[in-house]
Amino acid sequence: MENYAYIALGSNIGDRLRYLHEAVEKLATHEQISVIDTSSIYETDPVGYVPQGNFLNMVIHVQTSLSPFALLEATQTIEQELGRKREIRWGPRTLDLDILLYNHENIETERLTIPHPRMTERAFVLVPLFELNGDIYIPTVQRCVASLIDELPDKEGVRLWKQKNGGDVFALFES
Ligand SMILES: Nc1ncnc2c1ncn2[C@@H]1O[C@H](COP(=O)(O)OP(=O)(O)OP(=O)(O)O)[C@@H](O)[C@H]1O
Ligand SMILES: Nc1nc2c(c(=O)[nH]1)N=C(CO)CN2
Repeated sequence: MENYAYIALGSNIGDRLRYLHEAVEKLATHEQISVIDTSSIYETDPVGYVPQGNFLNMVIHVQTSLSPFALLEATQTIEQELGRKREIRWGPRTLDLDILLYNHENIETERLTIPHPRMTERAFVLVPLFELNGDIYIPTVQRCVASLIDELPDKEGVRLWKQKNGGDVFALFES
């Protein structure tokens, strides 16, 4: 598994923690994906389409032998399996999986853009990503995560919900 990717997870409908947990479990049990780190879980004010419930958000770091497009297929399959319906753009969803970064690649196609085009302005992505590694460099804006986060106006909309304790990926989801 020679490739590294960061994936953002979000949920704001139903049992939000369970959706995140099941998504991480499905990724971790995929033959060609290994979950190597997870951020804490954050409760975040909705951004974009506002009359909707708060999200739980987190970011995970994975190693994979899948190509970027095959990884997108895998994440979309998991979204479907966990009941995702696309109705309103930026609206409520049981589970959203966004591929933030894949190695240091720049990909711009209709189906897939990497780095994720909106990640650099989203506190709900950058705060958990910073927890994993503030030195990550985003080639499209030529900035690292730590410096992007300094200038974010809406960090107070992102609050620690469940702190990561230790290295066990699944300890986060134990009540
Ligand atoms: N890096 C990426 N990660 C996930 N999906 C992507 C990415 N780049 C492009 N896409 C495309 O975006 C399409 C719409 O995704 P989705 O419905 O999850 O958007 P959204 O979550 O409402 O908005 P946003 O993309 O702003 O998070 C997907 O069908 C996918 O093909
Ligand atoms: N707080 C928060 N707001 C959002 C989120 C999200 O994951 N968290 N996802 C969106 C669509 O991708 C739109 N708005």
